[in-house]
Amino acid sequence: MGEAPAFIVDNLQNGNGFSNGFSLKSRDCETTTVIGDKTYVIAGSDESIGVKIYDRSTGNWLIPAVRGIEPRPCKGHSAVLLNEDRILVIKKGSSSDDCLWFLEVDTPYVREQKKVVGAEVVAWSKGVIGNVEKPVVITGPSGVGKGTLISMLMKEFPSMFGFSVSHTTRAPRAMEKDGVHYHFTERSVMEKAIKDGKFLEFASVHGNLYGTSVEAVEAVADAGKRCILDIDVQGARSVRASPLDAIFIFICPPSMEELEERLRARGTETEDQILKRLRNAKEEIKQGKSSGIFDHILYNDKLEECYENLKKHLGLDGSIATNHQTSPKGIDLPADHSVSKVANKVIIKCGAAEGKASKNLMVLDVSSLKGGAPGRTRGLQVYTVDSFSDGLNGVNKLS
Ligand SMILES: Nc1ncnc2c1ncn2[C@@H]1O[C@H](COP(=O)(O)OP(=O)(O)OP(=O)(O)O)[C@@H](O)[C@H]1O
Ligand SMILES: Nc1nc2c(ncn2[C@@H]2O[C@H](COP(=O)(O)O)[C@@H](O)[C@H]2O)c(=O)[nH]1
Repeated sequence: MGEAPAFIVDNLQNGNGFSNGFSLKSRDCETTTVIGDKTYVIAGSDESIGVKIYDRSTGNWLIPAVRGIEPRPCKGHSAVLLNEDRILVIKKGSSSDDCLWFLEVDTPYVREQKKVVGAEVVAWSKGVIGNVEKPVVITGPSGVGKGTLISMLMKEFPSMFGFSVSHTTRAPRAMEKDGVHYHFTERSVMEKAIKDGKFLEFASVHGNLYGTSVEAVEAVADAGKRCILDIDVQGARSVRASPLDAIFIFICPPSMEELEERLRARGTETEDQILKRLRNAKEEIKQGKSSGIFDHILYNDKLEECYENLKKHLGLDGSIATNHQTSPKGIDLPADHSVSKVANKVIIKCGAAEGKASKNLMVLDVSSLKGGAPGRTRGLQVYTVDSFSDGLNGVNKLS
């Protein structure tokens, strides 16, 4: 990390607008982080946060495409480089669950997006303190009972699980509500959003487009819940290749005859659609069993038995010590703080500007980061150290 050369700051102060954010004329704060030949300038105003890159090797300014959901504006920020591939951004005076963000500049996801876009890309990912349970991906052929099993889980554990509401171009069924079962979307709108990098995964399934938006997964994480995704095999493959770090479960029918009976009894598809879904089911089951994507394969013959098995694999039957969901905790970070980094620890001194002898210290351990863009960065550990002047007194672990 380092300061931007004076001419960079001059250039910015001359009111160079950011096409990905805002005009710098109204900025409150900017930080510069040097990585190799590039200087990342993150500038915040009371309207937005923008990113601009100065490339010393060419002498050019670059305006990157921005992936992920951007942080809300704040009253200034601090920036610390981590592992050469991401910048930790600490927002000043922000709410406790919204003060830690990562600007990814060279992670595998960003590198892949650079290839897609053919230009410079950066990606935002919000930091979540503590160990939130892994998301759960549930896959299986149409009519096998995925939705039924997920409803049972959500009913028994309403505060533990949150459903990732997918987008689809298919028409709603009679009882389906927009925004609850799916976000029902025009194909052109969805295709544009996919192009803009708003989707974690998407696939063409039974003739329609389906996809999981980054926002859908983040909304569940923000509610402090464990995310459940009901997606097809292609989607599961994409999520497996993403940083989401989920548990993958494939549900098999006891037989093709039983699958057909369930699909017909549900009565939600036309004859043509039923036949199409049954044809696709054979290939999906083959891939589910052989692709190596799935951690567990469950047979949904007797519903109650399958449900008990599912709970067992999610550590919900009391046999595994992960059955208590802990909501991610936040920290109350005052506007007035300074930041430094020692190895895998980021040291945040609160009350630094007041020149008091006695200050509070927060230590942010970033050694076990998981996930990242597109989505949340999990595994942040925070310790507070109360009232120190010469040495460290009481140490409290927050997560
Ligand atoms: N074990 C079971 N035995 C008998 N019927 C079942 C069983 N599990 C689910 N069903 C029934 O099968 C039908 C299909 O189930 P469900 O809608 O949950 O499937 P799905 O896998 O979510 O399908 P889709 O992928 O098309 O959304 C429903 O009518 C449901 O009540
Ligand atoms: N790849 C994705 N597949 C999805 C998503 N949402 C649902 N699905 C799968 O589509 C089929 C059909 O669903 P239906 O509601 O029309 O019966 C089913 O296998 C779902 O799992 C998604 O976001 N991405």
